[in-house]
Amino acid sequence: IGAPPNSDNWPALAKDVRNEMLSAWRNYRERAWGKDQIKPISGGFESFSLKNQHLGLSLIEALDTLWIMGFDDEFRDGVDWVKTNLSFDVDGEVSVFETSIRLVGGLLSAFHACGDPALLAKARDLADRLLPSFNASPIGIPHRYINLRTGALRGQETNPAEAGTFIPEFGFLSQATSDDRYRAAAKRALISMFERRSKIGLLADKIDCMTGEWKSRRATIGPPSDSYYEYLWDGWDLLGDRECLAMYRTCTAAILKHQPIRHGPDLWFANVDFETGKPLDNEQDELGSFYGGLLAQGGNKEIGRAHTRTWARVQTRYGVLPESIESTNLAALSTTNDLRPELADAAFNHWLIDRREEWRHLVRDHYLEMKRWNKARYGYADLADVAANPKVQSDHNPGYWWSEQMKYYYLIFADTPRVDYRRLYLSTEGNVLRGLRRRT
Ligand SMILES: O=C1NC[C@H](CO)[C@@H](O)[C@@H]1O
Ligand SMILES: [Ca+2]
Repeated sequence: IGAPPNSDNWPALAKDVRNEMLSAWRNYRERAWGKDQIKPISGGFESFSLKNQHLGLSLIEALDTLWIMGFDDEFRDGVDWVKTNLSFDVDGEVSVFETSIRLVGGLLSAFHACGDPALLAKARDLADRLLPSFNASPIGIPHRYINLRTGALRGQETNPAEAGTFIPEFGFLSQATSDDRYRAAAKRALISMFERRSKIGLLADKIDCMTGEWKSRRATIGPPSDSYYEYLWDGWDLLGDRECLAMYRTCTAAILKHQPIRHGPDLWFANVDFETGKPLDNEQDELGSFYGGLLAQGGNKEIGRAHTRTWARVQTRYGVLPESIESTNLAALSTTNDLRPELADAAFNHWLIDRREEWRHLVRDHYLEMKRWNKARYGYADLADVAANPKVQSDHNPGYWWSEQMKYYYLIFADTPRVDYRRLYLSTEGNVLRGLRRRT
């Protein structure tokens, strides 16, 4: 029915995305129900952070996407699993950062969708198990790992992303529970790192969470610093926190002063020494391709668009982006692809701002190339080699796929009444924490 999906027939593309989500969900329901991740080639499953224990990662990551797509029975089925089977009282160590953006965020976006208080209670129970990592530091910077039952900590040497990517989820939780401890802890960590910026206003990418001593000299907009900057902006966007806005503006001014580098038409942000500003290498990580969308959100639209268009040229060259490239000649430094959403994330953010068709074309290509290369028997798979012909898959499906690109694809193609596009707030994991239109 209708034109083939590779036209500008946006409703047909939206329907196509929705069908792909449903068939992937049915495979997960049949073969990996309640498990962290399905293995899309073999049909098996695997745990994420815990050793052979599961916290329903992909199920929780999928919930708000299912709701937005109108899969109400599947959404309710997933929520019932959470209410019946999910306990965080597990003697196992998890990443504080990953657990917050994926599981706290996933439970809160599902709560935002349906208002079921059991989901808020679950999110709060989990956040209460993460909070001790913030309070154990005299400067409020969390360790990287915590045991969900004993509170045992590990990973004193952390980084801006893992220590600074909490304030939207924790701020939403504080507002919903009227308990300000969560927001305050997330904010304190942001400030503790901001206060240690260099004389030229840059942050390095490793820090001791107890002493506040920098353990690296490398400043980057990519991992492991990327979502620190994203969440300074988001603290303003979602919570109206003016200090977060001021910190975002100060950090962004320093980045725009010291890191832009051009190769022909391409605009990059070089990794530089955080005190001298001297470029360190020509490496660009795919995860950094979110940054053009953030710049546009923060008001630097033109330079943001230039950076996203640069990454669009890399996508055109490879079809599916490699994990890292050389900025001078776009050669792949790592030829794997972990089903990454960042370029679709940036394009969707640009589209929400300026509604230019170029972003819909970029996202359509991102989607159709994923269908062509990453689709496997039981779902969507990472790639072991994007440069091979045909590209080689690997038997992994990451949890963020359910929360991120499938949602961005659907939202940019469909004009769903379930979302107020002008008020939409998406976390770094794609969790919608504002802008869902609950049906009366
Ligand atoms: O912020 C993040 N970083 C890595 C993942 C996607 O590549 C995902 O967990 C999230 O988008
Ligand atoms: Ca992200």
